[in-house]
Amino acid sequence: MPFSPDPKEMLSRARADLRMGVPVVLDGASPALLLAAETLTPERLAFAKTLGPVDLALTGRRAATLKARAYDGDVARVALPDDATPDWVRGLADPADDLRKPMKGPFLTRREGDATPHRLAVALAKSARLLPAALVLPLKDARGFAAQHGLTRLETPTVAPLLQSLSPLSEIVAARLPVSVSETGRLHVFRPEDGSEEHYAMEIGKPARNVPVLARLHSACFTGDLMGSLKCDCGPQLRAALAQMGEEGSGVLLYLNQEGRGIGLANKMRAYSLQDQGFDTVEANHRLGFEDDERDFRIGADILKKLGFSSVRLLTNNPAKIAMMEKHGIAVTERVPLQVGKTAQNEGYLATKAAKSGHLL
Ligand SMILES: Nc1nc2c(ncn2[C@@H]2O[C@H](COP(=O)(O)OP(=O)(O)OP(=O)(O)O)[C@@H](O)[C@H]2O)c(=O)[nH]1
Ligand SMILES: [Zn+2]
Repeated sequence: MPFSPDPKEMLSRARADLRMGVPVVLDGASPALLLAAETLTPERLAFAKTLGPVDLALTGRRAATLKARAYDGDVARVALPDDATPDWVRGLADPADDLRKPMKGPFLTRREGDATPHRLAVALAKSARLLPAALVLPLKDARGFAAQHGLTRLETPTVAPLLQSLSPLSEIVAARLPVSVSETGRLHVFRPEDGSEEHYAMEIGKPARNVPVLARLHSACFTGDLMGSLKCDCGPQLRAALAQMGEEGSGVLLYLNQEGRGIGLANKMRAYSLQDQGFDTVEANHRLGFEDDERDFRIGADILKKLGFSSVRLLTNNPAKIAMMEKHGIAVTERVPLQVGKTAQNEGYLATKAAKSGHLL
């Protein structure tokens, strides 16, 4: 049926639903209904409880902070108490009040049964850039339930690999863009097939394809790139990279919309609140339930290949970026250090990245 949405289109729809608080049906060996914790309403929680036992799926990281047992390692299935309110759910999903209300447990977490829907629920919430937590309740007839309530139905066997794989990117448009560092700039826009964020590539000059190109993979940082935040070094790095490309006469800067190391701006601001409570950048991500770095660097390698580049002189202090480029078919002939933008406010942040994330100083 040419008009019917295919699995990746259903995935895009599911992300939008979860962000709006609309439940999503998962169809597979363990059919289930999913509701994102962040957008849960009292009415939907009350109705969910009438349908059977409800679990709150959390990441293993978040469970560790809450001292809840995660029998499945990367994911924990907390049994929802009968009197659970949206605030209770929110309190488990969101660490904002952890220090003010430290005694949240003890929690009953499930051990028996299939954690597949819970794992997917958390992955979907992450890909919708929400808090990585969701209610999960078993369904008998996924197809019938979805039809009855007008809900998006995802098929587990197709959606799980889709969430893991790199969504194909297409170049939508490119146009001349003279910028302060070079009058011969060209901006390319790439759009992923799965409806997630677009990414951009800025060519400076006319870089040759047969020699290593001076390249920067820059992850979006609204606060640093645009607001002049003193908490990180992103803005100065962005401008220094462009300036160096301008001086050399050629280069390519990828602007990847992976805000907050891939957790989205809202979650990054949650992490900043936690940092104001005394946690460092890595601890804050973990308390929220995220890994240190949720970015997918395959996107950068793919865009470089699409533009015809196969080897780079990479402007970075992050060895993980170099490793990921090499792994995904882009040779890194040289690491070009990018040491700019140190401030009194980001000293601790840079020190944590050096100590915990292997960044080179
Ligand atoms: N989650 C989170 N993200 C942050 C924080 N500070 C900056 N970011 C994001 O981190 C990304 C930049 O990553 P960095 O680790 O600074 O640098 P890098 O790109 O990995 O490495 P370099 O190439 O050396 O700059 C951007 O997406 C920022 O929005 C923070 O405290 N928490
Ligand atoms: Zn930044």
